[in-house]
Amino acid sequence: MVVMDSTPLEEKFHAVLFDLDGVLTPTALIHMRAWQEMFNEELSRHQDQSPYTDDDYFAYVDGKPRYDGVRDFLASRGITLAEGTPSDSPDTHTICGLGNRKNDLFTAVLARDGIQPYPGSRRWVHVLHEHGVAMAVVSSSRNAAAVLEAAGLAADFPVLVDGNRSKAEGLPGKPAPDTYLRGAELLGVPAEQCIVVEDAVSGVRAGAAGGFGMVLGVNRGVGGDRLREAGADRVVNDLDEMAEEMA
Ligand SMILES: O=P(O)(O)OC[C@H]1O[C@@H](O)[C@H](O)[C@@H](O)[C@@H]1O
Repeated sequence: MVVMDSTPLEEKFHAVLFDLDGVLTPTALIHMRAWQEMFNEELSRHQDQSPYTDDDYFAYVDGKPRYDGVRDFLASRGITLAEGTPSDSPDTHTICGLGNRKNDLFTAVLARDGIQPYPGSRRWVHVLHEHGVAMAVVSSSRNAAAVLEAAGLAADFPVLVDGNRSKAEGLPGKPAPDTYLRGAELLGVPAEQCIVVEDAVSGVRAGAAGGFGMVLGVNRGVGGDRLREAGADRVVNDLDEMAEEMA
């Protein structure tokens, strides 16, 4: 017999650890277009390569630290480039140079268009505040602070584990669980009392590997089945569903 647990989520879980791009803000779309432009320019220099697609993004790039995304996608096409260094100029054909080129494209669009949070995500954050649930953002992006600021969410998330912090602290990026575990530690909440919220396969894997109480997948295009296969305990299409449930 299956016994349904009707304990309210806010009683079982004392913290929510949010991914940022694609979870709180639609910045995954800006990342995707910037990656596409950069990779297609690069692929045109190599023979017999079909264009970069959104499927490539979901499989090899989504959720990972910048240079890991470049390296993993190129490896999937059998392309090996020198690593280079983070100071490489954006027109250098190295892993770092290409990552820097993509970053220039991303930051230009963010500066030009700004960003608004997903309304359902903003609503759930508001409801969680009302219930006194602790929150942090755990993002691979080194632009996370700028995105939170542009979206008007910076004050909601004083605890941020971003790509800069993980580099400074030597934490391996998603799909390793370390950045999420660091977020839980900074909030002072045991992993089993935290919910990890993710839209990327690499991020769901990170949550599943970290022994968190719940991994909540948000399907923004990856597909619910893929998120569940990666370890999501539950999948929603929008975080408004969670706001509704807890309101
Ligand atoms: O290049 P950034 O801003 O440091 O971001 C790294 C990655 O951050 C993740 O949050 C995004 O899902 C990826 O698309 C992005 O590539």
